[in-house]
Order: sequence, then structure tokens, then C-alpha cells
Amino acid sequence: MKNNNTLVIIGAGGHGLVAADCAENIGHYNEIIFLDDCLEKLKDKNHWHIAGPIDSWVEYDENVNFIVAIGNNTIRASILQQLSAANRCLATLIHPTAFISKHSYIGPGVVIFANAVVNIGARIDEGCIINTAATIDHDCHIQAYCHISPGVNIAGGVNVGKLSWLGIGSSVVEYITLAQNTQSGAGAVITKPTQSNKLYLGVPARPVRSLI
Ligand SMILES: CC(=O)SCCNC(=O)CCNC(=O)[C@H](O)C(C)(C)COP(=O)(O)OP(=O)(O)OC[C@H]1O[C@@H](n2cnc3c(N)ncnc32)[C@H](O)[C@@H]1OP(=O)(O)O
Repeated sequence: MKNNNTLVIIGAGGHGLVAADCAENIGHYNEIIFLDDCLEKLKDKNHWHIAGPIDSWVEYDENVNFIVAIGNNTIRASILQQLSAANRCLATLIHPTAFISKHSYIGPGVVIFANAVVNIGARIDEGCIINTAATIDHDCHIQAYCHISPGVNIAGGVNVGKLSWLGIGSSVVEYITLAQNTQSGAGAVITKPTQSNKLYLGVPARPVRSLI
């Protein structure tokens, strides 16, 4: 029977597996189901299975909890918006080793993985990924559908525009605004406000190409 201890994870790639592992560590869910268009993906891999393609989410009612575990921000946003419009329940996964200030806000559909930190006054909007050991310092605002990759450090008071992807190990100095769909490459250090839809690389980070 599907109930509010059932977690449906859309996307069975590496990110989906980390999300499932996180959910197991949280301990609240007694059933974890994957949906993915590649039905063979988890074959011989572990104890989870894929119950159907992505669009079979319509068969699961308002009593189950959904996580969209797709790294692509635009695709994740689109599916989350469909789920919300259909009144489905978006789960929030926070690994037990993450530190989350009780004076922060974590939106629906957010995942926060092991050893991440979200400090006082921070706001993480719907559908963001705060990946392993990323730190979001005081008073930051991470707008909807961002991916903050493993090991990213964001100093205090930074505003990250929606759909942004900060690459592994990159960092952002305090009190600047990153425009919508900012992307930083691995190891970049962002020291100035960014323009929307641009990829930034290097130390200090410079815009290298447009993303649209
Ligand atoms: C749990 C998880 O796994 S979450 C996923 C985390 N993954 C990440 O954060 C990945 C971040 N991705 C990157 O940094 C990528 O290198 C990108 C997106 C910046 C560029 O990728 P591509 O467009 O495929 O570029 P490509 O690899 O062809 O490199 C193009 C040039 O940029 C350089 N370059 C690539 N990445 C970087 C970087 N982070 N910093 C500086 N230069 C870089 C390359 O050396 C190459 O230079 P060259 O032309 O002089 O040889």
C-alpha cells in the first residue's frame, strides 16, 4: 500500500541513487520507488527497482512523496512544476549529517546531502540541490531549481538566481548577486555579480560563453 511513508524518486541515475541513500539514512520512508524512462538502469545494481517510466507519476496519488532527482535544472523544474500543479506532495530530503540552521528556510522538493551546511538566515527555494559538503552561509538566497555542486562554498548574503548551476568546488564571495542561470565551472571563484545565462571559469571567474 502506498502511503505517506512512500517516496517516489523520479530519475534513477547517480543523483537519484544518492537521493535514495539519503532517504534511507533519514529513516522516515518504508518504501522507495524509482521512476525512469530507462527501465534497465538499476538492473543488478542494488536493492531498488524502477517501477515505470517518468510519466507514470500520474498513477501515484497525493499520499506519496515525490523527489525529482534529475541534475538538469530545466528538466527538474519542469517536472516539479507539473507535480505541484497536480497537487502532488514534494518531499524535502536533508541528510542527517547536514547542518541546517533552525533560522533558515528550506523549500519543497529540495535535497541537501551529507555534510552540507545551511547557515542562519539562508533561504533555499523549491527544487534546489545542495550537494555533498556544499556550504551556504548566512543570509544567502538560493532561488528555485539551482544546483549547488559538491564542495561549493557560498559566503554570506549572496543571492543566486534561479536555475543556476555552480560547479564542483567553486566559491562565491560575500554579498553579490548571481543572475538567473549563472553557471560556474569546477573550481571557479566568483568575485563579482554575474550576467544571466553565462558560463564563468577561472580564478577570478570570467564569463567565457553564453548558455543560450
Ligand atoms: C555528484 C556530482 O557529480 S555533481 C556534478 C558536479 N560536476 C561539475 O561541477 C562539473 C563542472 N563542469 C565543468 O567544470 C566543465 O569543465 C565545464 C562545464 C566548465 C566545461 O565543460 P565543456 O564545455 O565540456 O568544456 P571542455 O571540457 O571541452 O573544455 C573546454 C576548455 O575549457 C577548459 N576548462 C574546462 N573546465 C574548466 C574549469 N572548470 N576551469 C577552467 N578551465 C576549464 C578546458 O581545459 C578546455 O580548455 P582548452 O580549450 O584550452 O583545452
